Amino acid sequence: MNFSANLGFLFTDLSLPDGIRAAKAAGFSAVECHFPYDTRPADIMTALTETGLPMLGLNTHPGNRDAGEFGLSAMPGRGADARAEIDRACDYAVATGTRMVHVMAGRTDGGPDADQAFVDTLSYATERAATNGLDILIEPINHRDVPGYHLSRVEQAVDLIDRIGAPNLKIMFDCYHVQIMQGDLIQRFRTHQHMIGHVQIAAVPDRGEPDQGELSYHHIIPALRDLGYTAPIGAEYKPRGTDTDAGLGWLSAYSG
Ligand SMILES: O=C(O)C(=O)[C@@H](O)CO
Ligand SMILES: [Mg+2]
Repeated sequence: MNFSANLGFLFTDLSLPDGIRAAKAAGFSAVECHFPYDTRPADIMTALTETGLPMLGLNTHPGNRDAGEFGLSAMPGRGADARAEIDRACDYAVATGTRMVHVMAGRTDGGPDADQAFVDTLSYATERAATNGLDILIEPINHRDVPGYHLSRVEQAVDLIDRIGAPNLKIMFDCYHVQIMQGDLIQRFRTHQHMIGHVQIAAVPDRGEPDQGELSYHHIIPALRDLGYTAPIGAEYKPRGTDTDAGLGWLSAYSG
């Protein structure tokens, strides 16, 4: 089994380059991150080259989180800021050999102006990313953790992809968010698999290691593999203890 360490939540006591090294030592086959922008791309590249791990994905900058922003792309009137962040994310992805950029929607009133803003920004993002051979991801995020997040349901992402019609626009299928908002994970994955670019996991409801709670990953992960999904699965959980390594017992259960 192939897993990617999400360095937005794992090994956060380390710098990103050292997090990459720790992920390698722990047995992950890839890494992904949230917001790497304070780290020089060259330092990321050094650690990736040294470990041989690929960086799978990164997020556009969320904006001013102190002011409640969690992405800008669906916010009416913020198109120029959103496009600048997409440019920055694509440049960073190119500099680090990263293939997927998650374009964060942000919180909106869910109205037609926000829908139109998101479509316009995603059209820009897919064209911009295509010039570098990158994929754009959009992620349904649950409303308990992020009230008002513009994109919260898988079928809403499917509609956007149909509407925009860009082959490099795909869904980040985060089992944690999908379970909280909708459930029926395996059937939903099967129905939309051709549009899914990346999968992430965490326990529900505590978002801890994927070995407790209401989702049985020992059933879900083999089911995804049986459906032909062979890419690394993103371990995007918040360790229950302070030490990421101490909680990695779940990973060894999948080895061999
Ligand atoms: O919150 C999530 O889930 C993510 O995947 C992040 O990329 C958003 O920060
Ligand atoms: Mg996620």
